[in-house]
Amino acid sequence: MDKQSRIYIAGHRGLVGSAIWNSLERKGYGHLIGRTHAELDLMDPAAVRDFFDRERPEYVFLAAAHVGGIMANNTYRADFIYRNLQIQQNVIGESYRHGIEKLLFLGSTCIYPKDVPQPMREDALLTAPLEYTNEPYAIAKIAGLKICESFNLQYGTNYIAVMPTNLYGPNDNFDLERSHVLPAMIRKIHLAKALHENDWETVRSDLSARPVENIGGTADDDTILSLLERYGIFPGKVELWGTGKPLREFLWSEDMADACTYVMEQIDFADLKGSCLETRNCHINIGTGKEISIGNLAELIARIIGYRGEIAFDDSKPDGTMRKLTDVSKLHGLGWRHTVEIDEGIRTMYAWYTGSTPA
Ligand SMILES: NC(=O)C1=CN([C@@H]2O[C@H](COP(=O)(O)OP(=O)(O)OC[C@H]3O[C@@H](n4cnc5c(N)ncnc54)[C@H](OP(=O)(O)O)[C@@H]3O)[C@@H](O)[C@H]2O)C=CC1
Ligand SMILES: C[C@H]1O[C@H](OP(=O)(O)OP(=O)(O)OC[C@H]2O[C@@H](n3cnc4c(=O)[nH]c(N)nc43)[C@H](O)[C@@H]2O)[C@@H](O)[C@@H](O)C1=O
Repeated sequence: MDKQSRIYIAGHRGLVGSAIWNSLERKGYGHLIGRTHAELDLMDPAAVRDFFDRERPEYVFLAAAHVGGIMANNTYRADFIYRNLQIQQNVIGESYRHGIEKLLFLGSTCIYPKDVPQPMREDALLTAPLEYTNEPYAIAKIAGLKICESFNLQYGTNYIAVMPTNLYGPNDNFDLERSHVLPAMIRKIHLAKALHENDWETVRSDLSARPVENIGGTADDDTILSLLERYGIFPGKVELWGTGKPLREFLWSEDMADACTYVMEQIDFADLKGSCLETRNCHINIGTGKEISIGNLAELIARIIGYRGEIAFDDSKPDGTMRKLTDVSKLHGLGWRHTVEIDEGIRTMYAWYTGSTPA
């Protein structure tokens, strides 16, 4: 990529897309292209074709997707497979039709089987059944990485598929039901603490910024209390999902963006082709190689927020996969490593969430 290349970041307002945009801007790339969901629905093939015809991007970061945590994946199963297949199909198809220079596709480490040797190596793909809570989403992501690999092998394109671990950072989704665990825990613990301290100003300002079930900060106390109770948030008690025993790995979104720009700038499919043909896997894992239990994550977040109330787990909610640790040796071999550790990331994220630092 040179500094005047036309670079399209699909999903540039999302968690990862916004971090990629900022990272490219900081590096001096001057011709970034973004469209919000309202401006361009990537599900619409004619609109995507028209957009590519007009903007003629040379490089594409495909960070737009239908995304959510365990409950969203498990509940809205049709949306997760159908929308993701359609978005990928449209964006990768038009990228090919326009002969773009290079594309980066973002998958997820949920592509690996549920019971796979840990840490999960790239060649563990398709060796056993998937975790059922996110199977539809994982199948769409597997299709995405195989579309990239297949176009590269048949048509000589330069499409790289990266598989990130669980991500978190500014512009994350803090929905109490549909989000991923880390932003969900930050918000739930923040609210349980505020309720415990009778700090209604904090509770109301949280709901004004992010209404829940259309209930904002102007609702009366009883309405707010019964609303939050439905999500396991009580004065001085928070009820989280599952057993607290699953292990997860978390990567700061700005590290993820840095890895994406690194791969786009430094790695070509030609560099991966040899090992790819040998192992039949061309994608690259992106993670830290470090894990923490959900129970310990809750305690860490509580410590950072200064919450001293009760933390309980509701085992009627799904745990999902019990362990999902990324083997990052391929990534390290390519010359990239993460820089932000989990405690620093949570501190920065909480400061961002409460508005004490700018995004
Ligand atoms: N967050 C995580 O922990 C992980 C994410 N990933 C992957 O990383 C990528 C980025 O995820 P993340 O940044 O977290 O997700 P976000 O939900 O934060 O961002 C996704 C973006 O895509 C946009 N989008 C969704 N559907 C459409 C559509 N039909 N047309 C146009 N835009 C659309 C969204 O807009 P809007 O919100 O307006 O719909 C949003 O801006 C995804 O491929 C995801 O699967 C992989 C592993 C972990
Ligand atoms: C990125 C990744 O994200 C998803 O997989 P996941 O890692 O299972 O998702 P998660 O972040 O929602 O949960 C992680 C763990 O945390 C527990 N947990 C506790 N309390 C809350 C809670 O309050 N909210 C949520 N969401 N989880 C909670 C929860 O029960 C689970 O054990 C898929 O989209 C998958 O496809 C994917 O790619």
